[in-house]
Amino acid sequence: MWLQIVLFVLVTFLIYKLLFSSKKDYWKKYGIREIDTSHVVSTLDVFIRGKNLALADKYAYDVMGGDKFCGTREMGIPRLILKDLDLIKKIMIKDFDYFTDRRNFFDDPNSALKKMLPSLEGDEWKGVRSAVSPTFTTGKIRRMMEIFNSVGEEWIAELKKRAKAKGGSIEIDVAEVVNGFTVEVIGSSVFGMKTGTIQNPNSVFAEMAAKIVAMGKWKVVKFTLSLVFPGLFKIFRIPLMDMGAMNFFQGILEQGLKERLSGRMKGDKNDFLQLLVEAKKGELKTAGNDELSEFEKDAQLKTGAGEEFDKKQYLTDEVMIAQSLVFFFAGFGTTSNLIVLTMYSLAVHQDVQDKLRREVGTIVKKNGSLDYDDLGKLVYMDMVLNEVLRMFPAAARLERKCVKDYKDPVTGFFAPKGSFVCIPIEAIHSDKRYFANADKFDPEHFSQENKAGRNPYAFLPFGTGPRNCIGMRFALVESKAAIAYLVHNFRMEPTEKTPIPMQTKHAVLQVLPPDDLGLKLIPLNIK
Ligand code: HEM
Repeated sequence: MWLQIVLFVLVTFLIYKLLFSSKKDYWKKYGIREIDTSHVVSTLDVFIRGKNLALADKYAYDVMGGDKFCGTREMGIPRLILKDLDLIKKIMIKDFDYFTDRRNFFDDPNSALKKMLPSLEGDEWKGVRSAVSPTFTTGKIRRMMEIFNSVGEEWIAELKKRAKAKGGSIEIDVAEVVNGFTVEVIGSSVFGMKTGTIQNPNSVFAEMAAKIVAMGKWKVVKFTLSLVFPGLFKIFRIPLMDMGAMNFFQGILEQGLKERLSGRMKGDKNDFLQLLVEAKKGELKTAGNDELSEFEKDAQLKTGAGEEFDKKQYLTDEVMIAQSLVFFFAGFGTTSNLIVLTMYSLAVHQDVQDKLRREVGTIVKKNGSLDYDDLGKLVYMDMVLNEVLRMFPAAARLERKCVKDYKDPVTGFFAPKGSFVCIPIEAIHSDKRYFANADKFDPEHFSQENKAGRNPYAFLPFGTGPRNCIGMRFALVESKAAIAYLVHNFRMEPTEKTPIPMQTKHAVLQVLPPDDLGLKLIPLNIK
Protein backbone atom coordinates (compact mmCIF):
# COMPACT_ATOMS: atom_id res chain seq x y z
CA MET A 1 0.00 0.00 0.00
CA TRP A 2 2.80 2.41 0.93
CA LEU A 3 4.13 1.90 -2.58
CA GLN A 4 0.90 3.18 -4.07
CA ILE A 5 0.91 6.19 -1.75
CA VAL A 6 4.49 7.08 -2.64
CA LEU A 7 3.66 6.63 -6.28
CA PHE A 8 0.57 8.75 -6.06
CA VAL A 9 2.52 11.61 -4.46
CA LEU A 10 5.19 11.22 -7.09
CA VAL A 11 2.73 11.17 -9.96
CA THR A 12 1.03 14.31 -8.69
CA PHE A 13 4.34 16.09 -8.27
CA LEU A 14 5.67 15.01 -11.62
CA ILE A 15 2.52 15.89 -13.51
CA TYR A 16 2.60 19.30 -11.87
CA LYS A 17 6.26 19.70 -12.82
CA LEU A 18 5.65 18.56 -16.38
CA LEU A 19 2.72 20.87 -16.88
CA PHE A 20 4.36 23.93 -15.51
CA SER A 21 7.99 23.49 -16.46
CA SER A 22 8.82 24.74 -19.90
CA LYS A 23 11.45 23.62 -22.35
CA LYS A 24 9.85 25.42 -25.26
CA ASP A 25 12.04 26.08 -28.27
CA TYR A 26 14.51 23.50 -27.03
CA TRP A 27 15.48 22.58 -30.60
CA LYS A 28 15.86 26.17 -31.81
CA LYS A 29 19.37 26.44 -30.39
CA TYR A 30 20.40 23.54 -32.64
CA GLY A 31 18.79 25.15 -35.70
CA ILE A 32 16.15 22.39 -35.82
CA ARG A 33 12.50 23.10 -36.57
CA GLU A 34 10.32 22.35 -33.57
CA ILE A 35 6.74 21.18 -33.97
CA ASP A 36 4.45 21.59 -30.99
CA THR A 37 2.35 18.45 -30.50
CA SER A 38 1.08 19.29 -27.01
CA HIS A 39 -2.42 20.15 -28.27
CA VAL A 40 -2.63 16.73 -30.01
CA VAL A 41 -1.50 14.68 -27.01
CA SER A 42 -0.86 16.63 -23.83
CA THR A 43 0.76 15.20 -20.73
CA LEU A 44 -2.64 15.16 -19.03
CA ASP A 45 -4.11 13.28 -22.01
CA VAL A 46 -1.54 10.56 -21.55
CA PHE A 47 -1.95 10.09 -17.84
CA ILE A 48 -5.62 10.72 -17.35
CA ARG A 49 -7.21 9.75 -20.68
CA GLY A 50 -4.62 7.13 -21.65
CA LYS A 51 -4.34 8.83 -25.06
CA ASN A 52 -2.19 7.27 -27.73
CA LEU A 53 1.35 8.72 -27.90
CA ALA A 54 1.64 7.82 -31.59
CA LEU A 55 -0.98 10.45 -32.48
CA ALA A 56 1.68 13.08 -31.86
CA ASP A 57 4.07 11.28 -34.23
CA LYS A 58 1.47 11.21 -36.99
CA TYR A 59 0.68 14.89 -36.48
CA ALA A 60 4.35 15.93 -36.61
CA TYR A 61 4.93 13.63 -39.63
CA ASP A 62 2.15 15.36 -41.57
CA VAL A 63 3.01 18.91 -40.48
CA MET A 64 6.68 18.34 -41.39
CA GLY A 65 5.73 18.37 -45.08
CA GLY A 66 8.89 17.98 -47.18
CA ASP A 67 11.28 18.27 -44.19
CA LYS A 68 13.41 15.26 -43.40
CA PHE A 69 13.18 15.54 -39.59
CA CYS A 70 11.92 17.77 -36.82
CA GLY A 71 12.27 18.32 -33.10
CA THR A 72 9.41 18.04 -30.65
CA ARG A 73 8.72 17.37 -26.98
CA GLU A 74 6.79 14.56 -25.37
CA MET A 75 5.76 14.90 -21.76
CA GLY A 76 8.47 17.52 -21.44
CA ILE A 77 11.19 15.34 -22.97
CA PRO A 78 12.82 16.67 -26.16
CA ARG A 79 12.93 14.17 -29.00
CA LEU A 80 13.62 14.09 -32.73
CA ILE A 81 11.28 12.58 -35.31
CA LEU A 82 12.67 11.29 -38.60
CA LYS A 83 10.67 11.29 -41.83
CA ASP A 84 13.28 10.79 -44.53
CA LEU A 85 13.88 7.09 -45.28
CA ASP A 86 17.53 7.56 -46.29
CA LEU A 87 18.23 9.34 -43.03
CA ILE A 88 16.41 6.57 -41.14
CA LYS A 89 18.62 3.97 -42.84
CA LYS A 90 21.73 5.97 -41.97
CA ILE A 91 20.82 6.30 -38.28
CA MET A 92 19.66 2.71 -37.87
CA ILE A 93 22.39 0.96 -39.87
CA LYS A 94 25.39 2.91 -41.22
CA ASP A 95 25.85 5.22 -38.24
CA PHE A 96 24.42 2.77 -35.73
CA ASP A 97 27.43 3.28 -33.43
CA TYR A 98 25.96 6.65 -32.46
CA PHE A 99 22.56 5.10 -31.74
CA THR A 100 23.24 1.76 -30.06
CA ASP A 101 20.73 2.10 -27.23
CA ARG A 102 17.06 2.69 -26.91
CA ARG A 103 15.09 4.39 -24.18
CA ASN A 104 15.34 2.20 -21.15
CA PHE A 105 11.90 0.76 -21.01
CA PHE A 106 12.53 -2.35 -18.99
CA ASP A 107 15.04 -1.10 -16.46
CA ASP A 108 13.10 -2.89 -13.79
CA PRO A 109 15.17 -2.90 -10.60
CA ASN A 110 13.62 -6.07 -9.21
CA SER A 111 13.89 -8.54 -11.97
CA ALA A 112 15.58 -10.30 -14.85
CA LEU A 113 13.92 -7.73 -17.10
CA LYS A 114 16.99 -5.54 -16.98
CA LYS A 115 19.10 -8.36 -18.45
CA MET A 116 16.80 -8.86 -21.44
CA LEU A 117 18.06 -7.74 -24.83
CA PRO A 118 15.52 -4.95 -25.33
CA SER A 119 16.77 -3.14 -22.20
CA LEU A 120 20.52 -3.86 -22.29
CA GLU A 121 22.87 -1.08 -23.33
CA GLY A 122 26.30 -0.53 -24.83
CA ASP A 123 28.89 -3.31 -24.72
CA GLU A 124 26.75 -5.59 -22.58
CA TRP A 125 23.97 -5.45 -25.19
CA LYS A 126 26.50 -6.07 -27.98
CA GLY A 127 27.97 -9.08 -26.19
CA VAL A 128 24.63 -10.68 -25.36
CA ARG A 129 23.16 -9.98 -28.82
CA SER A 130 26.20 -11.61 -30.50
CA ALA A 131 26.05 -14.59 -28.17
CA VAL A 132 22.32 -15.14 -28.60
CA SER A 133 22.00 -14.44 -32.36
CA PRO A 134 23.13 -17.93 -33.48
CA THR A 135 20.13 -19.42 -31.63
CA PHE A 136 17.70 -17.58 -33.95
CA THR A 137 19.04 -18.51 -37.41
CA THR A 138 17.10 -20.43 -40.08
CA GLY A 139 18.73 -23.72 -39.15
CA LYS A 140 17.69 -23.37 -35.51
CA ILE A 141 14.11 -22.34 -36.29
CA ARG A 142 13.93 -25.27 -38.74
CA ARG A 143 14.74 -27.55 -35.78
CA MET A 144 11.58 -26.19 -34.13
CA MET A 145 9.25 -26.94 -37.06
CA GLU A 146 8.36 -30.26 -35.48
CA ILE A 147 7.07 -28.31 -32.47
CA PHE A 148 5.00 -25.91 -34.61
CA ASN A 149 3.48 -28.93 -36.38
CA SER A 150 2.61 -30.90 -33.29
CA VAL A 151 1.13 -27.86 -31.50
CA GLY A 152 -0.74 -26.87 -34.68
CA GLU A 153 -2.26 -30.32 -35.06
CA GLU A 154 -3.30 -30.43 -31.40
CA TRP A 155 -4.84 -26.96 -31.75
CA ILE A 156 -6.90 -27.84 -34.82
CA ALA A 157 -8.05 -31.13 -33.27
CA GLU A 158 -9.31 -29.25 -30.19
CA LEU A 159 -11.14 -26.65 -32.30
CA LYS A 160 -12.74 -29.37 -34.42
CA LYS A 161 -13.81 -31.19 -31.27
CA ARG A 162 -15.45 -28.02 -29.94
CA ALA A 163 -17.18 -27.40 -33.29
CA LYS A 164 -18.46 -30.98 -33.37
CA ALA A 165 -19.83 -30.65 -29.86
CA LYS A 166 -21.73 -27.56 -31.02
CA GLY A 167 -23.04 -29.41 -34.06
CA GLY A 168 -21.15 -27.34 -36.65
CA SER A 169 -19.54 -23.95 -36.38
CA ILE A 170 -18.24 -22.23 -33.24
CA GLU A 171 -18.02 -18.63 -32.15
CA ILE A 172 -14.68 -18.01 -30.53
CA ASP A 173 -12.98 -15.41 -28.41
CA VAL A 174 -10.11 -15.01 -30.87
CA ALA A 175 -7.46 -13.90 -28.37
CA GLU A 176 -8.24 -16.81 -26.02
CA VAL A 177 -8.01 -19.38 -28.82
CA VAL A 178 -4.84 -17.90 -30.31
CA ASN A 179 -3.16 -17.55 -26.91
CA GLY A 180 -3.80 -21.28 -26.39
CA PHE A 181 -1.64 -21.93 -29.45
CA THR A 182 1.09 -19.35 -28.79
CA VAL A 183 1.53 -20.22 -25.11
CA GLU A 184 1.80 -23.92 -26.01
CA VAL A 185 4.39 -23.06 -28.69
CA ILE A 186 6.47 -21.10 -26.16
CA GLY A 187 6.08 -23.86 -23.58
CA SER A 188 7.37 -26.48 -26.00
CA SER A 189 9.96 -24.42 -27.89
CA VAL A 190 11.45 -22.43 -25.01
CA PHE A 191 10.70 -24.30 -21.78
CA GLY A 192 10.64 -27.78 -23.30
CA MET A 193 7.34 -28.64 -21.61
CA LYS A 194 3.63 -29.09 -22.33
CA THR A 195 1.44 -26.36 -20.87
CA GLY A 196 -2.05 -27.73 -21.55
CA THR A 197 -3.37 -24.29 -22.59
CA ILE A 198 -5.00 -25.53 -25.80
CA GLN A 199 -7.44 -27.74 -23.92
CA ASN A 200 -7.56 -25.53 -20.86
CA PRO A 201 -7.42 -21.78 -21.58
CA ASN A 202 -7.48 -21.19 -17.82
CA SER A 203 -4.32 -23.20 -17.12
CA VAL A 204 -1.72 -21.62 -14.80
CA PHE A 205 0.61 -21.09 -17.74
CA ALA A 206 -2.07 -19.22 -19.70
CA GLU A 207 -3.04 -17.18 -16.64
CA MET A 208 0.57 -16.15 -15.96
CA ALA A 209 1.25 -15.34 -19.61
CA ALA A 210 -1.88 -13.18 -19.72
CA LYS A 211 -0.70 -11.31 -16.61
CA ILE A 212 2.57 -10.45 -18.33
CA VAL A 213 1.00 -8.93 -21.43
CA ALA A 214 -2.11 -7.40 -19.79
CA MET A 215 -2.05 -3.63 -20.24
CA GLY A 216 -4.57 -2.29 -17.75
CA LYS A 217 -4.87 1.47 -17.13
CA TRP A 218 -2.60 1.45 -14.08
CA LYS A 219 0.11 -0.47 -15.92
CA VAL A 220 -0.07 1.96 -18.85
CA VAL A 221 0.44 4.87 -16.45
CA LYS A 222 3.37 3.08 -14.79
CA PHE A 223 5.01 2.30 -18.15
CA THR A 224 4.54 5.85 -19.36
CA LEU A 225 6.00 7.28 -16.17
CA SER A 226 8.93 4.90 -16.40
CA LEU A 227 9.66 6.24 -19.88
CA VAL A 228 9.94 9.74 -18.53
CA PHE A 229 11.54 9.04 -15.15
CA PRO A 230 13.34 5.69 -15.30
CA GLY A 231 15.68 6.73 -12.48
CA LEU A 232 12.83 7.20 -10.02
CA PHE A 233 11.51 3.72 -10.70
CA LYS A 234 14.94 2.38 -9.89
CA ILE A 235 15.29 4.35 -6.67
CA PHE A 236 11.82 3.43 -5.41
CA ARG A 237 12.17 -0.15 -6.68
CA ILE A 238 8.76 -0.03 -8.32
CA PRO A 239 8.19 -3.17 -10.42
CA LEU A 240 6.73 -2.65 -13.87
CA MET A 241 5.63 -6.22 -14.41
CA ASP A 242 3.56 -8.68 -12.45
CA MET A 243 6.15 -10.17 -10.12
CA GLY A 244 4.09 -13.31 -9.42
CA ALA A 245 4.09 -14.18 -13.12
CA MET A 246 7.76 -13.27 -13.48
CA ASN A 247 8.76 -15.53 -10.59
CA PHE A 248 6.58 -18.36 -11.90
CA PHE A 249 8.35 -18.47 -15.28
CA GLN A 250 11.76 -17.72 -13.83
CA GLY A 251 11.47 -20.68 -11.45
CA ILE A 252 10.63 -23.12 -14.27
CA LEU A 253 13.43 -21.80 -16.44
CA GLU A 254 16.02 -21.98 -13.68
CA GLN A 255 15.13 -25.62 -13.05
CA GLY A 256 15.25 -26.46 -16.78
CA LEU A 257 18.59 -24.74 -17.22
CA LYS A 258 20.08 -26.52 -14.22
CA GLU A 259 19.03 -29.89 -15.62
CA ARG A 260 20.45 -29.17 -19.06
CA LEU A 261 23.74 -27.73 -17.77
CA SER A 262 24.28 -30.65 -15.40
CA GLY A 263 23.65 -33.11 -18.23
CA ARG A 264 20.72 -34.69 -16.35
CA MET A 265 18.52 -33.76 -19.29
CA LYS A 266 19.94 -35.15 -22.51
CA GLY A 267 20.58 -32.80 -25.40
CA ASP A 268 17.93 -34.33 -27.63
CA LYS A 269 15.66 -31.36 -27.12
CA ASN A 270 15.14 -28.76 -29.83
CA ASP A 271 14.09 -26.01 -27.49
CA PHE A 272 15.60 -22.58 -26.97
CA LEU A 273 17.08 -23.39 -23.54
CA GLN A 274 18.95 -26.27 -25.13
CA LEU A 275 20.25 -23.96 -27.88
CA LEU A 276 21.46 -21.49 -25.27
CA VAL A 277 23.28 -24.26 -23.42
CA GLU A 278 24.92 -25.34 -26.70
CA ALA A 279 25.89 -21.71 -27.38
CA LYS A 280 27.43 -21.44 -23.91
CA LYS A 281 29.44 -24.59 -24.48
CA GLY A 282 30.57 -23.21 -27.86
CA GLU A 283 28.83 -26.06 -29.67
CA LEU A 284 26.43 -23.93 -31.69
CA LYS A 285 27.62 -23.31 -35.21
CA THR A 286 27.12 -19.75 -36.49
CA ALA A 287 25.18 -19.49 -39.72
CA GLY A 288 27.05 -18.52 -42.87
CA ASN A 289 26.18 -15.23 -44.55
CA ASP A 290 24.29 -17.02 -47.33
CA GLU A 291 21.64 -18.04 -44.80
CA LEU A 292 20.80 -14.42 -44.05
CA SER A 293 18.08 -12.23 -45.55
CA GLU A 294 18.66 -8.50 -46.25
CA PHE A 295 16.99 -7.74 -42.91
CA GLU A 296 19.47 -9.97 -41.11
CA LYS A 297 22.47 -8.67 -43.04
CA ASP A 298 21.47 -5.13 -42.01
CA ALA A 299 21.44 -6.42 -38.45
CA GLN A 300 24.99 -7.75 -38.43
CA LEU A 301 27.12 -6.21 -35.75
CA LYS A 302 30.40 -4.82 -36.96
CA THR A 303 33.35 -5.72 -34.76
CA GLY A 304 36.43 -3.66 -35.51
CA ALA A 305 40.02 -4.94 -35.28
CA GLY A 306 40.83 -6.00 -31.74
CA GLU A 307 37.16 -5.84 -30.83
CA GLU A 308 36.60 -9.60 -31.12
CA PHE A 309 35.38 -10.83 -27.76
CA ASP A 310 34.51 -14.08 -26.12
CA LYS A 311 30.76 -14.17 -26.63
CA LYS A 312 30.32 -17.07 -24.25
CA GLN A 313 31.34 -14.98 -21.23
CA TYR A 314 28.10 -13.02 -21.67
CA LEU A 315 25.96 -16.13 -21.34
CA THR A 316 25.68 -16.21 -17.57
CA ASP A 317 22.78 -18.17 -16.07
CA GLU A 318 20.99 -14.88 -15.33
CA VAL A 319 21.36 -13.71 -18.92
CA MET A 320 20.18 -17.05 -20.34
CA ILE A 321 17.07 -16.99 -18.13
CA ALA A 322 16.39 -13.39 -19.11
CA GLN A 323 16.64 -14.15 -22.85
CA SER A 324 14.23 -17.05 -22.43
CA LEU A 325 11.79 -14.76 -20.65
CA VAL A 326 12.00 -12.42 -23.64
CA PHE A 327 9.76 -14.87 -25.51
CA PHE A 328 6.99 -13.86 -23.14
CA PHE A 329 7.84 -10.18 -22.86
CA ALA A 330 8.64 -9.40 -26.50
CA GLY A 331 7.41 -12.43 -28.42
CA PHE A 332 4.13 -13.65 -26.99
CA GLY A 333 1.77 -10.67 -27.27
CA THR A 334 3.28 -9.50 -30.56
CA THR A 335 2.93 -12.88 -32.27
CA SER A 336 -0.52 -13.58 -30.81
CA ASN A 337 -1.70 -10.19 -32.04
CA LEU A 338 -0.33 -10.81 -35.53
CA ILE A 339 -2.28 -14.08 -35.71
CA VAL A 340 -5.43 -12.50 -34.23
CA LEU A 341 -5.33 -9.54 -36.63
CA THR A 342 -4.66 -11.81 -39.61
CA MET A 343 -7.65 -13.99 -38.68
CA TYR A 344 -9.75 -10.85 -38.43
CA SER A 345 -8.53 -9.52 -41.80
CA LEU A 346 -9.20 -12.87 -43.49
CA ALA A 347 -12.69 -13.10 -42.00
CA VAL A 348 -13.55 -9.62 -43.24
CA HIS A 349 -11.97 -10.22 -46.69
CA GLN A 350 -13.31 -13.59 -47.85
CA ASP A 351 -11.69 -13.24 -51.30
CA VAL A 352 -8.26 -12.96 -49.68
CA GLN A 353 -9.07 -15.93 -47.42
CA ASP A 354 -10.08 -18.10 -50.42
CA LYS A 355 -6.94 -17.19 -52.34
CA LEU A 356 -4.75 -17.94 -49.33
CA ARG A 357 -6.54 -21.25 -48.74
CA ARG A 358 -5.82 -22.30 -52.32
CA GLU A 359 -2.15 -21.45 -51.91
CA VAL A 360 -1.86 -23.28 -48.57
CA GLY A 361 -3.59 -26.30 -50.15
CA THR A 362 -0.61 -26.71 -52.49
CA ILE A 363 1.82 -27.37 -49.63
CA VAL A 364 -0.13 -29.25 -46.96
CA LYS A 365 1.19 -32.80 -46.79
CA LYS A 366 -1.06 -35.88 -46.94
CA ASN A 367 -0.93 -36.27 -43.16
CA GLY A 368 -1.96 -32.61 -42.76
CA SER A 369 1.44 -31.37 -41.56
CA LEU A 370 3.63 -28.57 -42.94
CA ASP A 371 7.21 -28.45 -44.12
CA TYR A 372 9.54 -25.59 -43.13
CA ASP A 373 10.82 -24.96 -46.68
CA ASP A 374 7.34 -25.16 -48.19
CA LEU A 375 6.06 -22.55 -45.74
CA GLY A 376 8.79 -20.24 -46.97
CA LYS A 377 7.52 -20.58 -50.53
CA LEU A 378 4.04 -19.22 -49.77
CA VAL A 379 4.17 -15.91 -51.65
CA TYR A 380 0.59 -14.86 -50.95
CA MET A 381 0.90 -15.77 -47.26
CA ASP A 382 3.83 -13.35 -47.04
CA MET A 383 1.79 -10.66 -48.76
CA VAL A 384 -1.12 -11.12 -46.36
CA LEU A 385 0.99 -11.14 -43.18
CA ASN A 386 2.99 -8.13 -44.36
CA GLU A 387 -0.19 -6.21 -45.05
CA VAL A 388 -1.46 -7.00 -41.54
CA LEU A 389 1.88 -5.85 -40.08
CA ARG A 390 1.72 -2.69 -42.19
CA MET A 391 -1.76 -1.75 -41.02
CA PHE A 392 -1.30 -2.87 -37.43
CA PRO A 393 2.43 -2.70 -36.54
CA ALA A 394 3.05 -4.09 -33.05
CA ALA A 395 5.09 -1.00 -32.19
CA ALA A 396 3.77 2.33 -33.41
CA ARG A 397 7.26 3.81 -33.13
CA LEU A 398 10.92 2.76 -32.97
CA GLU A 399 13.30 4.62 -30.74
CA ARG A 400 17.04 5.03 -30.44
CA LYS A 401 19.05 6.92 -27.87
CA CYS A 402 21.95 8.95 -29.21
CA VAL A 403 25.07 7.89 -27.27
CA LYS A 404 27.47 10.54 -28.69
CA ASP A 405 26.84 13.85 -30.47
CA TYR A 406 25.88 13.13 -34.07
CA LYS A 407 25.85 15.36 -37.14
CA ASP A 408 24.86 14.27 -40.62
CA PRO A 409 26.70 16.47 -43.13
CA VAL A 410 24.21 15.72 -45.94
CA THR A 411 20.96 16.71 -44.24
CA GLY A 412 22.32 18.88 -41.42
CA PHE A 413 20.56 16.58 -38.93
CA PHE A 414 22.03 16.99 -35.44
CA ALA A 415 21.33 14.80 -32.42
CA PRO A 416 22.94 15.78 -29.12
CA LYS A 417 24.21 12.99 -26.87
CA GLY A 418 21.39 11.62 -24.72
CA SER A 419 18.61 12.70 -27.09
CA PHE A 420 15.94 10.33 -28.37
CA VAL A 421 15.40 9.73 -32.06
CA CYS A 422 12.00 8.36 -33.09
CA ILE A 423 11.00 6.52 -36.25
CA PRO A 424 7.22 6.89 -36.57
CA ILE A 425 6.44 3.48 -38.10
CA GLU A 426 2.67 3.82 -37.96
CA ALA A 427 2.81 7.14 -39.80
CA ILE A 428 5.25 5.81 -42.43
CA HIS A 429 3.11 2.69 -42.98
CA SER A 430 0.10 4.87 -43.72
CA ASP A 431 1.92 7.24 -46.10
CA LYS A 432 0.23 7.10 -49.52
CA ARG A 433 3.53 7.84 -51.25
CA TYR A 434 4.59 4.33 -50.30
CA PHE A 435 1.27 2.47 -50.09
CA ALA A 436 -1.27 3.59 -52.68
CA ASN A 437 -4.36 2.34 -50.81
CA ALA A 438 -2.90 2.99 -47.39
CA ASP A 439 -6.31 3.14 -45.65
CA LYS A 440 -7.42 -0.20 -47.09
CA PHE A 441 -6.39 -3.76 -46.35
CA ASP A 442 -4.79 -4.74 -49.64
CA PRO A 443 -2.15 -7.52 -49.78
CA GLU A 444 -1.29 -6.27 -53.30
CA HIS A 445 0.76 -3.56 -51.56
CA PHE A 446 3.31 -6.37 -51.24
CA SER A 447 3.19 -7.78 -54.78
CA GLN A 448 6.62 -8.25 -56.38
CA GLU A 449 6.01 -5.23 -58.57
CA ASN A 450 4.91 -2.90 -55.78
CA LYS A 451 7.71 -4.06 -53.50
CA ALA A 452 10.31 -3.52 -56.21
CA GLY A 453 9.15 0.06 -56.75
CA ARG A 454 9.28 1.02 -53.07
CA ASN A 455 12.07 2.00 -50.69
CA PRO A 456 12.38 -1.08 -48.37
CA TYR A 457 12.72 1.21 -45.34
CA ALA A 458 9.08 2.28 -45.76
CA PHE A 459 8.06 -1.01 -44.09
CA LEU A 460 9.61 -1.61 -40.67
CA PRO A 461 7.32 -3.80 -38.55
CA PHE A 462 10.32 -5.58 -37.01
CA GLY A 463 12.55 -2.50 -36.87
CA THR A 464 15.85 -2.46 -38.69
CA GLY A 465 19.61 -2.52 -38.19
CA PRO A 466 21.67 -4.32 -35.55
CA ARG A 467 18.98 -3.71 -32.92
CA ASN A 468 16.12 -5.07 -34.99
CA CYS A 469 13.76 -7.80 -33.77
CA ILE A 470 15.85 -10.90 -33.14
CA GLY A 471 12.71 -13.06 -33.05
CA MET A 472 11.35 -12.09 -36.48
CA ARG A 473 12.00 -15.43 -38.14
CA PHE A 474 10.56 -17.37 -35.22
CA ALA A 475 7.46 -15.13 -35.15
CA LEU A 476 6.86 -15.39 -38.88
CA VAL A 477 7.24 -19.16 -39.08
CA GLU A 478 4.97 -19.59 -36.06
CA SER A 479 2.35 -17.22 -37.49
CA LYS A 480 2.46 -18.78 -40.96
CA ALA A 481 2.02 -22.23 -39.45
CA ALA A 482 -0.95 -21.07 -37.33
CA ILE A 483 -2.68 -19.35 -40.25
CA ALA A 484 -1.96 -22.24 -42.65
CA TYR A 485 -3.48 -24.74 -40.20
CA LEU A 486 -6.51 -22.52 -39.72
CA VAL A 487 -7.36 -21.68 -43.35
CA HIS A 488 -6.84 -25.29 -44.37
CA ASN A 489 -9.31 -26.56 -41.80
CA PHE A 490 -11.79 -23.75 -41.19
CA ARG A 491 -13.56 -20.87 -42.84
CA MET A 492 -13.35 -17.74 -40.68
CA GLU A 493 -16.29 -15.34 -40.67
CA PRO A 494 -17.21 -12.22 -38.71
CA THR A 495 -20.01 -12.35 -36.12
CA GLU A 496 -22.31 -9.53 -34.99
CA LYS A 497 -19.69 -8.74 -32.35
CA THR A 498 -16.86 -8.26 -34.87
CA PRO A 499 -16.09 -4.55 -35.28
CA ILE A 500 -15.87 -3.48 -38.94
CA PRO A 501 -13.69 -1.54 -39.59
CA MET A 502 -11.16 -2.69 -37.04
CA GLN A 503 -10.84 -0.59 -33.90
CA THR A 504 -7.35 -1.14 -32.56
CA LYS A 505 -6.29 -0.01 -29.09
CA HIS A 506 -3.02 1.68 -28.22
CA ALA A 507 -1.22 1.05 -24.93
CA VAL A 508 1.83 3.32 -24.51
CA LEU A 509 3.29 2.59 -27.96
CA GLN A 510 1.82 -0.83 -28.61
CA VAL A 511 -0.90 -1.34 -31.21
CA LEU A 512 -3.38 -3.98 -29.96
CA PRO A 513 -6.55 -5.67 -31.24
CA PRO A 514 -9.74 -4.73 -29.37
CA ASP A 515 -10.70 -6.77 -26.27
CA ASP A 516 -13.19 -9.60 -26.72
CA LEU A 517 -12.78 -9.81 -30.49
CA GLY A 518 -15.10 -12.58 -31.72
CA LEU A 519 -15.12 -14.64 -34.94
CA LYS A 520 -16.96 -17.67 -36.27
CA LEU A 521 -15.04 -20.81 -37.29
CA ILE A 522 -16.78 -23.16 -39.73
CA PRO A 523 -15.03 -26.53 -40.21
CA LEU A 524 -14.15 -27.48 -43.80
CA ASN A 525 -14.51 -31.06 -44.88
CA ILE A 526 -10.86 -31.64 -45.65
CA LYS A 527 -9.55 -35.05 -44.73
C1 HEM B 1 4.94 -10.57 -34.88
C2 HEM B 1 5.77 -10.63 -33.88
C3 HEM B 1 6.79 -9.59 -33.52
C4 HEM B 1 6.86 -8.28 -33.86
C5 HEM B 1 5.92 -7.49 -34.77
C6 HEM B 1 8.05 -7.74 -33.23
C7 HEM B 1 8.48 -6.42 -33.36
C8 HEM B 1 9.62 -5.92 -32.79
C9 HEM B 1 10.08 -4.56 -32.94
C10 HEM B 1 9.40 -3.48 -33.74
C11 HEM B 1 11.22 -4.44 -32.24
C12 HEM B 1 12.10 -3.19 -32.12
C13 HEM B 1 13.14 -3.24 -33.22
C14 HEM B 1 13.98 -2.00 -33.35
O1 HEM B 1 14.07 -1.23 -32.39
O2 HEM B 1 14.59 -1.82 -34.45
C15 HEM B 1 11.50 -5.72 -31.63
C16 HEM B 1 12.59 -5.98 -30.82
C17 HEM B 1 12.81 -7.20 -30.23
N1 HEM B 1 12.07 -8.36 -30.37
FE1 HEM B 1 10.42 -8.57 -31.52
N2 HEM B 1 8.65 -8.72 -32.51
C18 HEM B 1 7.93 -9.88 -32.67
C19 HEM B 1 8.21 -11.11 -32.13
C20 HEM B 1 9.30 -11.42 -31.36
C21 HEM B 1 9.63 -12.73 -30.86
C22 HEM B 1 8.86 -14.03 -31.13
C23 HEM B 1 10.72 -12.60 -30.10
C24 HEM B 1 11.37 -13.76 -29.40
C25 HEM B 1 12.43 -13.76 -28.73
C26 HEM B 1 11.13 -11.20 -30.13
C27 HEM B 1 12.22 -10.65 -29.49
C28 HEM B 1 12.65 -9.34 -29.61
C29 HEM B 1 13.82 -8.81 -28.95
C30 HEM B 1 14.74 -9.58 -28.01
C31 HEM B 1 13.93 -7.47 -29.33
C32 HEM B 1 15.02 -6.49 -28.89
C33 HEM B 1 16.26 -6.70 -29.72
C34 HEM B 1 17.47 -5.92 -29.23
O3 HEM B 1 17.30 -4.89 -28.57
O4 HEM B 1 18.58 -6.35 -29.55
N3 HEM B 1 10.23 -10.52 -30.91
N4 HEM B 1 10.51 -6.62 -31.97
